[in-house]
Amino acid sequence: MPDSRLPVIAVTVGEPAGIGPEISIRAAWALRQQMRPVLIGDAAYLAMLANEIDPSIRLMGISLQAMRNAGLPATDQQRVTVIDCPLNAHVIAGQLDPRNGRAVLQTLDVAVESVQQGWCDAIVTAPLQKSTINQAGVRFSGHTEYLAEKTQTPQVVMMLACDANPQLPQPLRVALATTHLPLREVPDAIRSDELLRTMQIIDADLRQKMGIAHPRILVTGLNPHAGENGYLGREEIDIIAPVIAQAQALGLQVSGPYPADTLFQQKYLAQADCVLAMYHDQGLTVLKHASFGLGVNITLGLSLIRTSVDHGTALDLAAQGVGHADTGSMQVALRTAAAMAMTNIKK
Ligand SMILES: NC(=O)C1=CN([C@@H]2O[C@H](COP(=O)(O)OP(=O)(O)OC[C@H]3O[C@@H](n4cnc5c(N)ncnc54)[C@H](O)[C@@H]3O)[C@@H](O)[C@H]2O)C=CC1
Ligand SMILES: NCC(=O)COP(=O)(O)O
Repeated sequence: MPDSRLPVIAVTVGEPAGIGPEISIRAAWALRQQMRPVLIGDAAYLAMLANEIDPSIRLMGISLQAMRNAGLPATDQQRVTVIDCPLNAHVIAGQLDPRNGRAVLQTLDVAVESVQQGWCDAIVTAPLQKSTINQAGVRFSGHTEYLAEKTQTPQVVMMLACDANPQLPQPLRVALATTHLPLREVPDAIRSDELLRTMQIIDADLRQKMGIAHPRILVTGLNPHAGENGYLGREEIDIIAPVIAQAQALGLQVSGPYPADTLFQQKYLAQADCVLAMYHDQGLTVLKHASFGLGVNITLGLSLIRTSVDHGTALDLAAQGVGHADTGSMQVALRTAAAMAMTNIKK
């Protein structure tokens, strides 16, 4: 018999000086009838912020210890639960403070624990400031890599997706072969084994988590004009094309490598479920141009469900006070996580 309960979504509120706490509160409050969002952050700070946003918003703080003792308390959907992860330093909106870096990381650890303990069904992360975590003394390149490490997953794939919109006649999904690393390290990071595994992860997750029966993946080249037959770089000939052939031999519907500058045309996208780009800005620039503020970042290949927004901490907006940040992407991230969680719950 299908389980009719609402999916429970752990929401890490991100960098406290950015827009993460505000968009988390707003989106959680707006969607609380469709799912149960559980915010993870400093309860006192979130209560103060919620009151500033809209005094009718009701939050219910609970300590991590209480969660560990008794799990999530029942609610009537008229309050949003907050698992308290206290910050170390007073927050000034728009001003980063590395003293809070480790507390932000703790929210991720608590989110993972929540799913692993069965308190929550999925994780949604609000944006954090990668540099602040590093300044706090922890090497950190992104949620994607951190969650892979925390869950002992050898390889994950970052994919951003958006629905059709006035600029885009159909949904667009862009996955990345490499994520957060300096551009000069990208070519060496494109290795045959990992690239093949990336294609397999995309194929498997689009089937299993997104219900696409036969995913079609278009792969970009790395170099201009996909290497121009080796005259503008050899990665296409030496690595990417042979891996595509391997993937095809395994039954995957993968093709390429295509020149990245012309691949994102409607006539090609209409025949694709996902574009696999070789590096961060090659793929995400296109997606964000088509849908900034409406997209969702999904980590593929993880044992748990994790989505996030398509934007960063927007310190410039946070510094102006509440009411300037758009919650569109946060709402998409929450809805996507809830839909993926429902698929799991019904299994
Ligand atoms: N999921 C995550 O944790 C992510 C974190 N970041 C982090 O964010 C930090 C700042 O990154 P930036 O490159 O400055 O990008 P950003 O996305 O924070 O800001 C870029 C521009 O978009 C605007 N913007 C961003 N979100 C908006 C929203 N919800 N509503 C209205 N306008 C919005 C900002 O005002 C700014 O003009 C970096 O440290 C980066 O690592 C960036 C992307 C994702
Ligand atoms: N540009 C995407 C981004 O920076 C988000 O990364 P992550 O923190 O979700 O790994």
